[in-house]
This record gives sequence, structure tokens and C-alpha cells, in this order.
Amino acid sequence: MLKTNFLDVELSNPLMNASGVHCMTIEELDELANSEAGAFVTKTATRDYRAGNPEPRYYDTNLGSINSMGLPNNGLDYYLDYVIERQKSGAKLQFLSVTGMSYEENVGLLKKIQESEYEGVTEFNLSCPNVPGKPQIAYDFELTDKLLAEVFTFFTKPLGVKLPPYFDIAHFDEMAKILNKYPLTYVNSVNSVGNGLYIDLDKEQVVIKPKGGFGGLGGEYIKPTALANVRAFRERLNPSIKIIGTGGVINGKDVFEHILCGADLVQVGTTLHKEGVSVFSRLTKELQEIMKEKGYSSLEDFRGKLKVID
Ligand SMILES: CC(C)(C)CCc1c(C(=O)O)[nH]c(=O)[nH]c1=O
Repeated sequence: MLKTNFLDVELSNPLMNASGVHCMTIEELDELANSEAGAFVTKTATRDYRAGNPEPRYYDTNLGSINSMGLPNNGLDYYLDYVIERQKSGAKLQFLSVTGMSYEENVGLLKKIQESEYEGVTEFNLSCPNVPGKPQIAYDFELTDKLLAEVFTFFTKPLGVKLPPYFDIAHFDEMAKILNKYPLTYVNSVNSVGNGLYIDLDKEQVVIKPKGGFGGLGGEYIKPTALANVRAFRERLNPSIKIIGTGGVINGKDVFEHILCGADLVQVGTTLHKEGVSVFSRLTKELQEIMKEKGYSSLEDFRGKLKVID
């Protein structure tokens, strides 16, 4: 009922973790691989190991989460070895997330993946930091275009891009125009809503240490933004470019809404962090219930079919 085809691989359901959550270590990744999730993605890897920001750097709230992790990860080789190992023992579809601390590192990382034995999907996190004082790469349209143009002069393996949320229709138009130029496998919208601020009223203090308490928001706060980005890119991108919907998934109805907006796969971050990998069996059950009530027998019955008011 929840069968999903992605790159000619049949997944039992469209659900997976969002990069960054429950995917830093081999133990966490194995737990994901052995869970109900249809697929998994690794924590965004940089070339070298990174300790990340001082703690507290992640905080769960009633309505979601705020984080400024600072890209802690075990370095590209750790994750590349892991996915190549699993590929050799038969893993069909895997997602490896990467980002560089500079333009040159971004190109270098993808060259290394291109030259490796890895045949799975690479998720290129375009929220990568740019030179200080300039916006993240995905908010610098010319730089994004330049970077993707260079990447696709040598990269021939499946590549998706993880995008931050956009909030202006002109930005959807401009970004989609750029993305449609490239043979992307998918676009993943959205990354956390950047630079939110959460306050502990009793202490009259922020709740995370880095950046004076500023951090990326996840959870209920961001679902309307996430759905709008999924829908906006589905309306604008070539059908050959798939969409992964991320942001604000708490229950099965949120998964349904992402797919109704056009998502082919749906990622869960904050709620996975709160609940653990059992969240995937809860969400698949809830989604099947909703589909039964509505008389749908497959995801194709309603994917992308959000109605507008005539
Ligand atoms: C924000 C960056 C540190 C530049 C990238 C890694 C990342 C982080 C992080 O590692 O802080 N947190 C997120 O919510 N999304 C991300 O893409």
C-alpha cells in the first residue's frame, strides 16, 4: 500500500530520517537500516572529522526543536566506508549527505565520491557555510548555479540537493530555473528554518549555547513552510527531478500532506529525535489508516494532487 519506487528501487514505504538526526554513528545508522524506515541518509559529512559546536546545541520544545550543531561528523571516509560496505552486502538504495566548508571542499568531496565505488545517492547539503558575512550557498543563487555547473562537469552518479526554505515566490522561480538546468535526481525541501530563537522564560535565557541562542527550527513550527516549498518546487521543476519533503512531520496526516504536495519520499527529523526509530512504524500505520478512510490504495492515487480553490 505504501510501496514507493525511487531510482528503480522498490521501497516498502516513503519514510526516512532527515540528515542530522539519528545518523552520526554506525550504531545509529544500523538501527535506522534495521527499522521500518524505507531508507536512511547519513549525517552531513565534511572532508574531515568535526567536533561541532559547544553544547547545549540541540533543544526539544513542545512544538519542535532548535539546533546549532555546527556540523559535527566523523568525516567523509567514515560514512563512505559504511555505505560501500553495505552496498557490497546488497544494500539497494542508500543516501550519503555531504557538504564542504568551502567552495573548493564541496567540489573535492564530490570528486572523491565520483571516483569511489559508491553507487548510491549523494545528498548535497547546500546550506553549507559560505565565506563569513555572506549568506549560505543556497541563498546565493549565482554561486549555487556556478557550483552545480562545475559539479556536473564530472559527477555522473545520482545527486540530490538539500535546500533551506525559501519565503519569496521570486526565489522559488529563480531557484527552480537554476535547478532545472541540471540532471538532478531530486530536490529535498526543507532544511531547518534558519536562525530562530527560543527562550527559557524562568531563566530569562536562551536554550542553546552557540550563536547567542540562534538556531535552525524544526517540528510543528515549520510544516506550513515545508509544505509550501515542496509544492512550489513540484509545480516548477521538471518531472524528472523527484521531491523529498522534509519538515514538520509529527503524524501520518503530515506525511499525507507532504505527498499531496508532491513529495516522493518524506523525511522525519525532530519527531525521530524525540521518539526514536519506532516513529516509522507509527507513521506508516497512521498513513495507511488515512488512505483507507479516503479510499486510496497507493501513494500514486493522491501524490501531487493538492487542489486549489477555483
Ligand atoms: C547549518 C550547517 C552547520 C551549515 C549545516 C549542517 C546543519 C546543521 C548543523 O549541523 O548545525 N543543522 C541543521 O538543522 N541543518 C544543517 O544543514
